[in-house]
Formats: sequence, C-alpha cells, structure tokens
Amino acid sequence: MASKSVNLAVIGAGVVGSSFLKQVGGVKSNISYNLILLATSDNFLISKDYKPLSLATWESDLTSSKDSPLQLEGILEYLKKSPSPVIFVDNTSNQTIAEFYPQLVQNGISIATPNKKGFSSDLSLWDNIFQEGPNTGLVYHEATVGAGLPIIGPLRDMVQTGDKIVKIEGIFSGSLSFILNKFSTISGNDSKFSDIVKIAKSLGYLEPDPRDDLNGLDVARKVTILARIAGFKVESPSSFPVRSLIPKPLESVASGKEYLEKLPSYDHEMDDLKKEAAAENKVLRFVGKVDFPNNTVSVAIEKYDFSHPFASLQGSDNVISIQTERYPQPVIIQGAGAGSEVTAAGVLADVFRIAERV
Ligand SMILES: NC(=O)C1=CN([C@@H]2O[C@H](COP(=O)(O)OP(=O)(O)OC[C@H]3O[C@@H](n4cnc5c(N)ncnc54)[C@H](OP(=O)(O)O)[C@@H]3O)[C@@H](O)[C@H]2O)C=CC1
Ligand SMILES: N[C@@H](CC=O)C(=O)O
Ligand code: NA
Repeated sequence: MASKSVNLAVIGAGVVGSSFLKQVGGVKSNISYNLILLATSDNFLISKDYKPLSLATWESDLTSSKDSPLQLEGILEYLKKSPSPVIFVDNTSNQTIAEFYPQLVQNGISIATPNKKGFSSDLSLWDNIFQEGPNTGLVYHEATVGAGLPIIGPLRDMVQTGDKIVKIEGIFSGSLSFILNKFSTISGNDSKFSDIVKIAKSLGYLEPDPRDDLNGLDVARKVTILARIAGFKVESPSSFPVRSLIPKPLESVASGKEYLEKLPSYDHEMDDLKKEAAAENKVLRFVGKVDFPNNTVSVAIEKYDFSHPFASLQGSDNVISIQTERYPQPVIIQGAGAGSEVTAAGVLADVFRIAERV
C-alpha cells in the first residue's frame, strides 16, 4: 500500500514524453504516481475526479479522448484543486508553457522538465521561476543539460556548498556530438553531412525543429543554464558568440522539414571544414565554454588533435568538464547526452526528488 500519492500533469508525449510515461508505468515505489492530465498539441485527456488515468492505455485514450482542452490558466485552476501534491511535467520545447512556470510555482505546483526554454530565455524569467515564497512549488530540470547525466544537480551542490566555479567546458549537444563523431573521424571517411543529420533525426536526438541544434542555439541554451547556476548573469543565449552550422541561404527557410530537404546541396561547406581539420591531423567538435577568469561564454566549432579525448568520442556522448577552486583537476562527466530513454529517466528521477520533498 502506497504511503503517499503524487499527481502528475504531463504535457507532451513525443520522443521523451512517451518514454517518460512508459517509465512511470513501471515504477515500484511506496509513493504512488498518478497521471491526472495528459496533453499534446492536438489532444487532451483529463481526470475530472482526480482518479488516476491509465498508464497502460494512455496512447489510445488520448487519441480517442473527447475532453475539451484547457488553456494554461484552466489547467492551473484544475491543478490547484488537486487533493494531492501536483508535479507538472513539461515534455515539450514550448516557450509559452515555459513562461507560465512562475504562475504554476507560485501556486504550489512543482515542475520537472527537460524543456530548456524556461531556464535559458531572458534572465527575468529565470529569476521569476526561482523566486521563493510561501508554498512555492519545487523546480527540477536536470534533463535540460546532458539529458539524464548528473550535471545540474552536482553543479548546484558545488555552488551551494561554497565552491567557486572557474571553468565549465565541453560537448553539450548529443545530436552534434553524434553528427560530428560520425562525420569528422580520426580514420577519415566520405560520409555526407546531410545524411548523418537525417540519421540523428531518426534516432530522436534532434530538437523538434532540427535547426535549433544545427544553429548552435541548443548548446547556447545549455551553456546559459550552467553559467547562471555557476553565478554568471547571462542575459540570454544570444548575448554571447554562437557559431551556427546552418548554411546562410537555409537560415530563413520556412520549416525544419524544408531545411532537411535542401541541406544536401550545401554538403560541400562542412566537407571543406572537415578537410581543413584533417590536413592538420585534427577533427571537428562543437564545444561550449564558461570561463570565469576571462569573463567569457562561447559556443563554437573547434578543431581538436587526433590525440585529444574529444576526438575519440562515440555516439551521442556529451563530455562536460567542471573546474572549481576545490577541484583544480576538473570533474569530468561523460555519457549519452540525448535520446528518449536517458532523457525520460532524467525527468523521472527529478519527479522522484520532488515527490520526496512535497
Ligand atoms: N530528444 C532528446 O534527446 C532530448 C530532448 N530534450 C528536450 O525534451 C523536450 C521534448 O523533446 P522531444 O520529446 O524530443 O520532442 P517531440 O517533438 O518528440 O515531442 C514534443 C511533444 O510536445 C507536444 N507539444 C508541443 N507543443 C505543445 C503544446 N503547446 N501543448 C501541448 N503539447 C505540446 C507535442 O505534441 P504534438 O506532437 O501533438 O505536436 C509532442 O507530443 C524538448 O524540450 C527537448 O529539448 C532534452 C534532452 C534530450
Ligand atoms: N537536441 C538536444 C537534445 C538534448 O537536449 C541535443 O542534441 O543535445
Ligand atoms: Na542532466
């Protein structure tokens, strides 16, 4: 018999959201996790009496649902009346939902999310999300950087216990790691950049709009989040230099789909960069840096010697190095930085952390 119940309102059931729901369905715990609301862009399912919805048949229940969708304000009113504590799980990449977090939190609703938008847009949104007051909800977002890898939690612990961050650097994009690990290799190859981008898409590594990865903005968002936790007041992810890998003529195409269709015509641009690096016995890798002594934040594509650890990275691996006053030899965290299962597990672990505290 579960000793405690926590209600979950889940928005988004795509790559991450559907894995999340599957994982919740398999949880064995003395806390009972009840799904009471599920929404995607087009479908909406709600438990009017707050009794748990099925985690086994959510997919067909959602598509056949006749429930009238509620807007965010309506969802908040519904959640405020929940008899058990509520965790709002945002598995979208939606900006409007992220901008609503302060209202949720101020009304005692907690949040677990892999959506970077709330934490990497204007600094004022960050401040509002984390403004504490009586009965504010808890906010956990481990999967916004390095997917399920433990990065945000350990970094917060370092800062809160009085350590001073000196430098954070690494490969923060699972998709760009996968793409460049396959495209620019020590042994060399003649694979096409556009083909590898499409494979990354099929593996679920890319953002809903792949341009958000290829233009460097996704890495800029992650670097912004880590910099802010470390105490660097970054105004926005566009307030520092970010290298885009999108060919100029494709910057303004109407959709991510059109970008993917037209990309093969521009393969020569990345090929030239790859050849230039190979001629120097180097590979291309996409890196982010927060450098306190030099007061800089940056996102760039750089060349690394064949002997550098970045040159032999595999799959969608992220590698993040955190140098602090207490850790002059940096702490290194490495592992898959994108993918449905690892990301969903990061969100679920946050749900557990919240559930233990509410
Ligand atoms: N994929 C990965 O490896 C990782 C992803 N993330 C983050 O996880 C989040 C989800 O990514 P992913 O699952 O890959 O994306 P998907 O595009 O696969 O899924 C997004 C989901 O959100 C729903 N959605 C979008 N807008 C709204 C809205 N306004 N209201 C309700 N539902 C909405 C979509 O519904 P519909 O399909 O009907 O439009 C879809 O179910 C993103 O923020 C991403 O950055 C973080 C780390 C790793
Ligand atoms: N698109 C992102 C997914 C995780 O945040 C990436 O490639 O890292
Ligand atoms: Na993480």
